[in-house]
Amino acid sequence: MITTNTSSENWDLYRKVTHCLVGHTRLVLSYSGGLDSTVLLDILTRLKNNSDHFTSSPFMLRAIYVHHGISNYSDEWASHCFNQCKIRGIPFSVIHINCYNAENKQRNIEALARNLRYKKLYNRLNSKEILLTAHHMNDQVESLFLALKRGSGPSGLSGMSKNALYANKYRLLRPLLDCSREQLEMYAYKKKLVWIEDDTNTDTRFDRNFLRIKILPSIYQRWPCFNQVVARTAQLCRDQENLLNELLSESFQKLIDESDGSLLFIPLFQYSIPKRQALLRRWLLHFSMKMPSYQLINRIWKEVVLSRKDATPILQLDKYLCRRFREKLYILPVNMRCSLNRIELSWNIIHNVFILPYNLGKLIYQPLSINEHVPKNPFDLHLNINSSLNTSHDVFEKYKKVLTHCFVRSPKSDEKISIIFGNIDGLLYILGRNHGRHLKKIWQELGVPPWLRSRIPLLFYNKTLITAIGVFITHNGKIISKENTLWKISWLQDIISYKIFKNSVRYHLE
Ligand SMILES: Nc1ncnc2c1ncn2[C@@H]1O[C@H](COP(=O)(O)OP(=O)(O)OP(=O)(O)O)[C@@H](O)[C@H]1O
Repeated sequence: MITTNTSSENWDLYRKVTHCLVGHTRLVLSYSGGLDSTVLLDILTRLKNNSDHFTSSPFMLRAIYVHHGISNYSDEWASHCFNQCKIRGIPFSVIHINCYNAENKQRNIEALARNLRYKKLYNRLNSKEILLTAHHMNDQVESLFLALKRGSGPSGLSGMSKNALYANKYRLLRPLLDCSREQLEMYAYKKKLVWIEDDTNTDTRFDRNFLRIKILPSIYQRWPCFNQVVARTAQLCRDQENLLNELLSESFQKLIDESDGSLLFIPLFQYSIPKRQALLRRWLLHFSMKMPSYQLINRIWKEVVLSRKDATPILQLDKYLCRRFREKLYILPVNMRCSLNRIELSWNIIHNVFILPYNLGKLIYQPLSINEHVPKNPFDLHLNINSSLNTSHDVFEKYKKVLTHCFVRSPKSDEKISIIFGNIDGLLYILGRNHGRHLKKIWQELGVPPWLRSRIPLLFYNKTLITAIGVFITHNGKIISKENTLWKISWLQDIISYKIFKNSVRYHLE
């Protein structure tokens, strides 16, 4: 039993971990085999085996090691972790990730490994499972120093949270966050635990190692309680941030358009500079971006919002773009920087499904009898369907899958079907409007942002434009009641900005 030989320090650790776990019964430990996560593995195993003593309900525990493929020792570490779990009877698995594919060559490998690790770990969680890491108080101190260096302000100084929710669905607990590294070392020595030392931990070229090895020891020597004080400061900053979130929430909700994540910036001109900055920062965090620096917030304001009225400003933020269209700001994936080249593809209607290029999703046509299905509205849209199919931990995840439908006349037997992307010449006559217009003018009238214009599939029957799928239908595409059938065309797409579809529905009904 734990009770007979447990020192008061270890009791403190058990108590803190138990306290953090309340209400959670399916635990997945992110286990690196290092000292911290070995201590957590050991504590969790003990709590699990004595759950009647420590916790109100027994819990399930498994561990995952992430093989980054960076160190030459990764295989040995994986088998070490396997053995440690086996000794304790804890189910164990390994996730392999590849940080060295071509796309990633230029980027900070440490940060990349970390992002990929969390993404893969979250993807492996079953429903109700939560992730645990072994971050402790000294890690928190290092994080705060790094936030100071980045200049990310009070939100950065809030550090890591003991209980966090990512992308609104993944729970991450850090049960050791209130425990010092010293406490964990004492536990490990007393329990004669076996762990591995990461060879890169001594490399002071990495900022975190530099702080841990060169800077913080002298601080701890002079002020032994320094890490506790820093942890308290982080908590105070977090409280302030939460309060600010509460106070700004109403203003923020008025600015953000949840359907595409865009931000109305006109009202920001009336606010004080700190309020404006706080709202812009919240907007970026809405996309789960890393804490933005003040400098970045200022650049968005100066280079995007305040750029000339006729300019099309683009600011690249790592993998994303910040763009302005009319009175709104948008965050977009970086591949939306340029428009697509004009292409023309034929659709053999033996196949109901047509896979679109450039990851634009797929089209599906379905012939319907006009008697059984006369749509009141030739458009129909379903936002966010299939979000469960998309398990990637992507900032655009919640905007990813959209299904739009439109209803047009069926093609005649001598009409070939094709899909064209890009601009087309000549005047177009579309339903809901009397006069002919050029395509560019229609995009403008419908408020379709420039970066989407070349990404909307145009359906042609021979040389005749029938519909810009999901956006408008031409007079040539109108359902003719004397025909027996019509076509329902559905577009399952990944595009993030579909405000246009709402506009087009309204437009058509006028
Ligand atoms: N290879 C790994 N496999 C599984 N879990 C890991 C791995 N590396 C680290 N972890 C988990 O992450 C925690 C933090 O580890 P570490 O401080 O080395 O990571 P980091 O890359 O600096 O990331 P962070 O910014 O989250 O601290 C560990 O206690 C452990 O729970």
